[in-house]
Amino acid sequence: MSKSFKVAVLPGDGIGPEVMAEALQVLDAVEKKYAVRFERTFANVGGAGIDEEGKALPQTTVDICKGSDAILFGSVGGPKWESLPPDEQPERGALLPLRKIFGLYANLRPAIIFPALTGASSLKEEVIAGGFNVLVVRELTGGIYFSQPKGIEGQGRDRVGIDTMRYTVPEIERITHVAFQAARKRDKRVTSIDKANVLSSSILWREIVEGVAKEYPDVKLSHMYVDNAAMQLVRWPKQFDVILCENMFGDILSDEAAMLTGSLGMLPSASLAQGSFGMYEPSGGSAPDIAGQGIANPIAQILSASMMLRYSFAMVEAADAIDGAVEAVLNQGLRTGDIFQDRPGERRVNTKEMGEAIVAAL
Ligand SMILES: NC(=O)C1=CN([C@@H]2O[C@H](COP(=O)(O)OP(=O)(O)OC[C@H]3O[C@@H](n4cnc5c(N)ncnc54)[C@H](O)[C@@H]3O)[C@@H](O)[C@H]2O)C=CC1
Ligand SMILES: CC(C)CC(=O)C(=O)O
Ligand SMILES: [Mg+2]
Repeated sequence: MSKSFKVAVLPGDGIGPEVMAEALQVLDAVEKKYAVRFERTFANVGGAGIDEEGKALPQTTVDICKGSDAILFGSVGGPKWESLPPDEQPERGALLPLRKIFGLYANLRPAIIFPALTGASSLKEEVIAGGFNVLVVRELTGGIYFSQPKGIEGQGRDRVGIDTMRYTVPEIERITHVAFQAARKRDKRVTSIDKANVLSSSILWREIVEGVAKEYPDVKLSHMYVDNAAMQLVRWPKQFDVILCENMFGDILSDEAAMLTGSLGMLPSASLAQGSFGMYEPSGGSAPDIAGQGIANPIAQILSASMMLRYSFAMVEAADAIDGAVEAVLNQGLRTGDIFQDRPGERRVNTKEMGEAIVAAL
């Protein structure tokens, strides 16, 4: 009998539905190649939730996710919904609550440079020669995006905007374990990012990370302030193996790491809870500047689906096959606009053509 997994499909806004369509074609191909079925239930989220059901995160969507083995998420947000009260907007009203409700505290963002794309990286070729492979492990349910107090208080010019950066010992411990366990399967190096020269939450972060590190004597730990890390990432990214950071630092550094690989459209992510449940989404957003044109890069969404197979469904062979198909298509010279350099052998393609080529390679 073939295996079956329930997947909640939340395409969202902007380029979300466009790139999701291609990831779903890839899942179709995986079903044909392997004895597996992905039972997909579509649900509204973000601006689509507001437009269709009056809420960024409708209860029906939460229930569909609760009844699933994993969530495949596109992206949310855009100018259309920016004038709504902050807590009703797609990002604060849907994405952050989803992460909290499902306890998705560990966000893995692998920034890998494909050999065919060294020319598309924002770094000089000599800096990335031989490629690099960095894993950003970002804490996803704590820190300044979630802690209270938060909000805008007062009236007129007396208003104060408040955000709080707060981390508890267990929150730091569990994400540190994720980083060290990941490092054990890689080059056994963790760089913990903080701002311990200024922030109290970072002083605690550094102390707790040091304590957890003692359980992993085979992994080398170093610390780096976030401002220096932002610089070192573009200066010499190969010095990093696993980068461990709190929520906001990881948000910023992972976008930076994405650009080293060629484009934000290349960077997938897995947001994991305890156990096998996870939400899988591109690291980038809804890209309103190119939405509706059919030109977005679907690779981040397709590689996110691959991470879903790897982390939630233990389908390592199928995940490797998807990653291999992406690499093969890049080696053939196919490029969406964001990674197109007009070099010999490159062919500019749209979202659909890129998705079809990856399916064919699979
Ligand atoms: N997980 C999510 O749903 C996220 C949502 N957002 C939201 O998305 C909206 C737009 O935010 P921005 O700051 O513009 O960030 P963005 O990540 O949407 O776009 C930044 C730049 O990267 C490009 N880009 C992103 N993904 C691409 C892809 N697959 N192919 C080709 N190019 C791609 C865009 O065209 C744009 O030039 C906002 O409402 C923001 O809050 C932002 C980040 C994450
Ligand atoms: C709403 C934001 C925190 C989304 C984002 O930028 C991200 O998760 O990378
Ligand atoms: Mg981000």
